[in-house]
Amino acid sequence: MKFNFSGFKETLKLFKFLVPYKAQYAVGIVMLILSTLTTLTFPVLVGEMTKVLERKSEFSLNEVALIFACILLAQGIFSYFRVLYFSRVSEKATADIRTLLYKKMISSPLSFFESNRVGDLISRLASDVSVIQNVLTTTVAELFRQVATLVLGLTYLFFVSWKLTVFMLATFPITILAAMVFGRFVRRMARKVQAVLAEANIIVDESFQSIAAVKAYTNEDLEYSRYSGKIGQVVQLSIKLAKYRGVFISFFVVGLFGGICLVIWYGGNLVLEGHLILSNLVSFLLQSLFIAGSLAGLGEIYASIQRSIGASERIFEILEDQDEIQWTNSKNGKKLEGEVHFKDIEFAYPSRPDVTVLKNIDIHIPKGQKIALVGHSGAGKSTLVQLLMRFYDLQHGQILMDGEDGAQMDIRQLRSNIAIVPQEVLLFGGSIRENIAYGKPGATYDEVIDAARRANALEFIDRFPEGMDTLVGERGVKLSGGQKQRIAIARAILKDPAILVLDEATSALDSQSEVLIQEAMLELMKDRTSIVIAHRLATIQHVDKIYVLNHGEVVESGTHDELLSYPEGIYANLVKLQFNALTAKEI
Ligand SMILES: Nc1ncnc2c1ncn2[C@@H]1O[C@H](COP(=O)(O)OP(=O)(O)OP(=O)(O)O)[C@@H](O)[C@H]1O
Repeated sequence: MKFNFSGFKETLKLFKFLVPYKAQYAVGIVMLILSTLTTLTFPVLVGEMTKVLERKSEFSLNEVALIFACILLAQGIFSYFRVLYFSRVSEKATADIRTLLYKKMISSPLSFFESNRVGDLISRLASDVSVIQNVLTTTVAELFRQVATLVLGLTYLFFVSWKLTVFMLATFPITILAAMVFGRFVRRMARKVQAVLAEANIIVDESFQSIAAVKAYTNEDLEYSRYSGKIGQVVQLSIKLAKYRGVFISFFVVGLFGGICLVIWYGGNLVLEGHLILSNLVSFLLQSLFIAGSLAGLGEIYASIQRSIGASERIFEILEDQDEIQWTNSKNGKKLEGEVHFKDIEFAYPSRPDVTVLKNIDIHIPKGQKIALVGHSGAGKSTLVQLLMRFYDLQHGQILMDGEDGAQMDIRQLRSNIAIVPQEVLLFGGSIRENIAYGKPGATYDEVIDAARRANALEFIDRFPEGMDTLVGERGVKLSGGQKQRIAIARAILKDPAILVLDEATSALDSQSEVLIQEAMLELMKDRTSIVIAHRLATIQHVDKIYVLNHGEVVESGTHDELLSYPEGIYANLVKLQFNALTAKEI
């Protein structure tokens, strides 16, 4: 594995998140130093105890035991505060990173969500941040502890017996380094097993998600054999892994204990020849075990830093991306009158820059007028609305609102003046009341009720036993398409915007809810500049002007009657088609 230095620099940048908590971090470091030093005295004390047994010490056994107890107590206290302070710092710093990352993500432009998969973003917030949480405190602390143990411990060993130290260094580190390399190989294999298991889980996920299709095609056997095939692979790989793991563990045990035996053998010889006293041999052995432990620990730290490099690169990639919203700006700025002018617009989506989706668009909507956009699927109707909301930047032209260029406006102020009632209404998990109040956070109960009444939604809300507090969304009651749309209308009424966009549902509703929705929409459109994306032409006969889009261009415009007067026109044809379809259905 090659060490990635530029990535490591990214990881170092993480430490700026520790700055607000530097005092607590410093306390943690001091506690760490103290607890490391006390640990290092253990072998010395055990040696001293042996000396007492050899009757070569100036202390009594009880005195040494008392010092031991005091040191143990101190060690306990230092460790407690070390864990406490480091955890406080790391929890707070990771919470800061997480919230900052979420804030950054949610205020990113829409195009950001098109180029990043939601699952990937969630995993950055959840697992990548957890990976670096370790590095922020534990890894740094451990690195310090292991290096200190290694340096101080070895110095002590040289001091006790340089001959035995050289002998020891020729045995232990080799075993440990070999174990580290082998360990990495085993871990890599274990990851492979995990990956195959994940593939098996994807099969379960996909087949359960589209269970209706599986059943309709009676493909249960096919799915079963796909799943059992993958599970078979998992078993095979796991058994192979177990063999390597077995070899690894026996090698490690034999190597480690073999090393200890060799050191005892050589040390014993030195004692017999009078070059070393027994108590020093005991301290030596214990200290060597600590050193072996810290060598192994360094391997872990290296792996953890490697992991964190990838994670911090993925996090900074987002943190350092461009912001859409300046958070300092107030949300509810100036209220617009509602005049809109799409002026000489040309546009291609950033993900497909060579496909011009809109061109030569010039649409002027005086304040309070209602217009409809008509055209076949893919003509560019929704794109025009997305540009109005400034979800994307224009390549050419301007959208003027009350004569002011939308691109120069504060984006939150601009959006606070527009409401959209989308085709497919998605409700948030929560009560109906919360869902309506989403249009105006902080709205009073009476305001919500009033909006629901004006949206013709109260009649069905009141029929639920819990009324406004009925839970909707994934775990709540399922509302029909028409009911959801009326909630969205109530939400828009509450927002009370100057400009309104209605994206009509493509699927026809039953005639009763159709009437209720039409009424609600008319109520909503009253005194507002409205843009209706029309799919069913019957509903737009009374708008002030209809624009027919074809391949991104306005090809016809006028009132319903004016457009019908061109028998060869696209609009007239569309009306004819829909009329035929309707009559065909009736026949
Ligand atoms: N996010 C996007 N990235 C790239 N291309 C897109 C994106 N959204 C839409 N398009 C393309 O832009 C063109 C216009 O799409 P748009 O959604 O505006 O059409 P529409 O008239 O609203 O269609 P419909 O009536 O089916 O909703 C289509 O060719 C579509 O493939």
